[in-house]
Amino acid sequence: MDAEYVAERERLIAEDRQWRVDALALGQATEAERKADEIVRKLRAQENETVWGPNAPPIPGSLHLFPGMGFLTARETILKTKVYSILSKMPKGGVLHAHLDAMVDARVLLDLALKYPAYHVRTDVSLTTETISTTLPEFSLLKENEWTAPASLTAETYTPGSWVPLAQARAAFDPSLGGPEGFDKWVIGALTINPTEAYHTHNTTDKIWSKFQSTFAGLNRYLPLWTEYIRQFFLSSVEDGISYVEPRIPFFCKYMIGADGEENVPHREWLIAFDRVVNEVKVALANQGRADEFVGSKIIYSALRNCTPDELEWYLEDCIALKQEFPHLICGFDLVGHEDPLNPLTYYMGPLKMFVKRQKELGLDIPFIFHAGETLGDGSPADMNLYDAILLGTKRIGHGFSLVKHPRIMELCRERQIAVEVCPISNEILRYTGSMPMHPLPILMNQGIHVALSSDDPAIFGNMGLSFDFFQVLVSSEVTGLITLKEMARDSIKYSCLDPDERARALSLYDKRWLTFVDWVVDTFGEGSTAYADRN
Ligand SMILES: O=c1[nH]cnc2c1ncn2[C@@H]1O[C@H](CO)[C@@H](O)[C@H]1O
Repeated sequence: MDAEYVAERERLIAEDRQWRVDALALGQATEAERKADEIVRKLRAQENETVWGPNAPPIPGSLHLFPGMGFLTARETILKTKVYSILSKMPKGGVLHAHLDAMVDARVLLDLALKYPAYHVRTDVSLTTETISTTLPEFSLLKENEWTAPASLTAETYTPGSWVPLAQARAAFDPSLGGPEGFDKWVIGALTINPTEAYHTHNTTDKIWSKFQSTFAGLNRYLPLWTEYIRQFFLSSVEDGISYVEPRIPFFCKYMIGADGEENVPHREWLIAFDRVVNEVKVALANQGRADEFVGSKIIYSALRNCTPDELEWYLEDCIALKQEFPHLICGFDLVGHEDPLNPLTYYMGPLKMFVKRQKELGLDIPFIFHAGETLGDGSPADMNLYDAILLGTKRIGHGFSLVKHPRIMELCRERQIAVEVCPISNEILRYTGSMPMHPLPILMNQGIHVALSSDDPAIFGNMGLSFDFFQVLVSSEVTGLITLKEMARDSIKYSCLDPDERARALSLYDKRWLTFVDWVVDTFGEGSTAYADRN
């Protein structure tokens, strides 16, 4: 290539890349950041050959290895990579797209439930080696006067449909079905999605959604457990370098079950408990000298897209009442559920418009933060939700998987600074994309649309924290580097619902942690480190 061509080529590349969300950050990167970025690029290039290349050791369950391949098959291998070990230490910012019902590891949730005698389980057929793989457990919290005598789900004498205390069901699980460990495997299998389901038996969005819906077993709808559940959610997030969480809480059920086994705990008491745990976690971390690692949590009130407009009116009023009592907690409103078959936003236009009007009258600010375009459709009602989300003034877009089909909406996202909550692993497991290299994320980034990377339902998908999602994004793009990931992490704070002063504090804490992280990468993996000597 002659010099003139090279110059012209570089100019074109620069022009194209100046649209990217990380363009400014790349221009301002420090020496240490450039070094760390370079180190990670080298490690990625090596591992893309040695771990994910054509001559890499085989991974059980997959004929084809490549960077960004199906997460459920790749998960154990990802955990062993250097790139993952780096990303697991990276400060992540906030999680802005997280369904509270799926935020605590299934194993941890089961262990929590086993502590309370109110938990019971039943099946509709006797469990045998033939029936176990097709039979789901059903859980319930019984009042003390309904608690049942010890029995076994696997005994010949078991009457299908009768409740067995959860801990007892585990202890008495038949050895031919694996005993207590077999019980755990069976229950956890019902609470998660496995590779066979995602990539073989349920390999379409509709089929995997039916399995996905069945994993929401309602195990956390018990206030004594719920408080521990939230604590776990915060603490496990902090362990992964996440400093803020903005979960969507489903308020579909009007009451949770209280310590007395009665289904009578109203929404305001959920929030009182939530507030208490946020503060307890802050204090606990401060006592360990880690106060800077957690700035707190706010809640996106969520209703389900299958309610009627009248029912939605009730939820919207409830949301307003909660906002008035807990202005620092309620920060947005959303409608959740499988977008393709459920009601589009247009179905709820009356109550949604009324909600905006009511807020004006009352001087409240509860932005819509809508799921929209989580679909493969092109012009389908779920795809068209993107237009309505924009017209209704959504603060961010949840998923926006089909956003890249809409040039004007992308332009509006740029103009109005509407960030997209992108959940790469969720999209792959729910079969919106075959693998990461096919995911539209780079299109959004290259077009200058701000992205908050999120995990969606990590307890079900196995992508706890954010390290796995960052990993899949990093290994499947040549342009993306550590500085790009920093930009996404900072955007998850910038586009959060934190108040301006809280946000400024969170960003400055983030920047401080980032500097430490970058130095650690350079010291641990750069020239002169033991890791470097081993590699070269
Ligand atoms: O990715 C998603 N898109 C839309 N709805 C979801 C997603 N993940 C979970 N839920 C919804 O949240 C409820 C639990 O709180 C589930 O019922 C599910 O429908």
